[in-house]
Amino acid sequence: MASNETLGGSIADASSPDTALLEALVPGYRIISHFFMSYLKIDINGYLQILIGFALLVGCIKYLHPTAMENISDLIISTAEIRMEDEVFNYMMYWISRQSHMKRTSRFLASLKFKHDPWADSDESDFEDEDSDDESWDGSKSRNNTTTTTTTTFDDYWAKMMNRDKYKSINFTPSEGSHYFRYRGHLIKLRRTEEQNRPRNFGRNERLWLSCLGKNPEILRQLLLEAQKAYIERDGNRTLIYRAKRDYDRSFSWIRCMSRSPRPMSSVILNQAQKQEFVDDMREYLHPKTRRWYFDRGIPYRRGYLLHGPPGTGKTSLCFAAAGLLRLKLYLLNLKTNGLDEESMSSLFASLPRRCIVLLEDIDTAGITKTRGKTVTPGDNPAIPAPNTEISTEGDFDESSKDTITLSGLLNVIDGVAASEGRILVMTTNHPDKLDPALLRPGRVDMSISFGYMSDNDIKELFASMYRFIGNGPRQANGPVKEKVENDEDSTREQEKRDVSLDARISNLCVSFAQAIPTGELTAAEIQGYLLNHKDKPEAAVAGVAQWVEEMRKNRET
Ligand SMILES: Nc1ncnc2c1ncn2[C@@H]1O[C@H](COP(=O)(O)OP(=O)(O)OP(=O)(O)O)[C@@H](O)[C@H]1O
Repeated sequence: MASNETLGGSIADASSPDTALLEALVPGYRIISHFFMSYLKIDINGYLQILIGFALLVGCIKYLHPTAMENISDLIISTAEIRMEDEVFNYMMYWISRQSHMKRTSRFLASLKFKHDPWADSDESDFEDEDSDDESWDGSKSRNNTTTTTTTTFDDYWAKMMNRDKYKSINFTPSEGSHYFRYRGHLIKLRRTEEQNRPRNFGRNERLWLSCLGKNPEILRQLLLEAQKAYIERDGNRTLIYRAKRDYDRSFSWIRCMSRSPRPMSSVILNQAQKQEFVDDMREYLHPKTRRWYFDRGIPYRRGYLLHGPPGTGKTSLCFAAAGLLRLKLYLLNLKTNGLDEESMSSLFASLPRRCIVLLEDIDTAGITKTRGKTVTPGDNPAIPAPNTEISTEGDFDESSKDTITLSGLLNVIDGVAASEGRILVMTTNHPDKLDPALLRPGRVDMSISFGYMSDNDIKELFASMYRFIGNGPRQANGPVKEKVENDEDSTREQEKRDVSLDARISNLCVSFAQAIPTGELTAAEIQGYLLNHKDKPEAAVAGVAQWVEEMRKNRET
């Protein structure tokens, strides 16, 4: 009977104006209230005023002092903000995409892996692709999920590659919004947001927010350090290349555009003494003692190099090889980039890491020559592979390039009072005579290296470096890389014999090849171009070289 009374009372309460209002606001409230009353003997209507009061209080605080809520949450939550333009964003995205709990998230962004996603900038996958491409082409076992196949002809190989390319790998990352996961026993919230109303051709602009409970953000720091370690370890000793990218607010920042296997210094044909001097000078400059020496004497700690010579003689190649050798990041800047002015260039230089190489290519064509103010159309350099066009958005601007760098602007940036210290600046030009002496004075250019047409020795060296790899698979500068054949001495001896005979064969051919080419007339790029037509056939290269030289001469005359 008592329960009936209670039930009767609860039903009566449920039909009160308050309850009716709540039912309208929270559908199902009447049933919930009924449930509490019947089974738990709790009349939640009694707490109603407290609940409504609390909700109103929170609403008022939010409305009147939007920052107050932030302050309150700051007391109990630690948050790290990560911006897309910062490399930490790449660390996090790379780390996230490798976490099994993130793979299980029910809301995710599925996108094809593009090279312009720096966290998936394909270095790794490209490299794997290259390896497996080689493998299948050699006719040896090639990986396939379930089967093992052998391909020997180009058609087989190509069909397989094209089929594989159709199925580009899909990248899964947590979608916009909040995601929760546990890291080292702590609950972490990851929020991903994207800036809306952004012009399409400027790409995305995202932010990540990492939060944990408590005022101590230590666990977030640990997570970010772990992400950084994972990202950097992935690069190994590869040469990282950055380019300046213009954002839609017209500011510029460096964006990582690719990483490449380091180019061996031995593959750059240049007078040995000059090459050694260049590398030794860089090494000495980077030594901590040198740094102290500069600081003690109040001399700005900077070093500049000018590499000059005709196109295709190895200027960029040397710079790229030096970056690989010294494991420095390479920052490429084209002074003809639309919208690049002195201010943006200063901010780019200010954001350089302490130790790096900045490469300013073709400075003579950038409006900073003795005849100032001219602009020229940009050109690419084959020594460093062109980045994915989607990264380099400089071309997306159709405004004419009004903002050019003036000579005084450039001088200010490279060694003005506010100029950055610690970096190595390498400038290249085909016309050193066109440059203003102010740019060339010591302190701005500390060493000049002249590149020229190929000498007799250079030609032999280039020929040998091109055919060092034929027949026996990859060979190092000092000899072939021998396959590891355990307990098979005969096979090793055979291999050595083959190497010796290849070396002798190439040495003889080098001489004949160099004899047919006039010294000081052709560039390394031209000779390399010819040899590329005879990749595995050094004899054929030698046989056809005289005729090729004839044709080159005729072409030059016309
Ligand atoms: N000295 C060299 N040793 C080895 N390879 C060279 C050399 N010079 C040029 N090459 C080859 O020629 C191509 C172009 O070289 P690179 O871009 O370094 O020349 P560059 O002097 O910088 O040309 P540009 O003045 O047009 O920028 C590259 O593929 C490179 O491998």
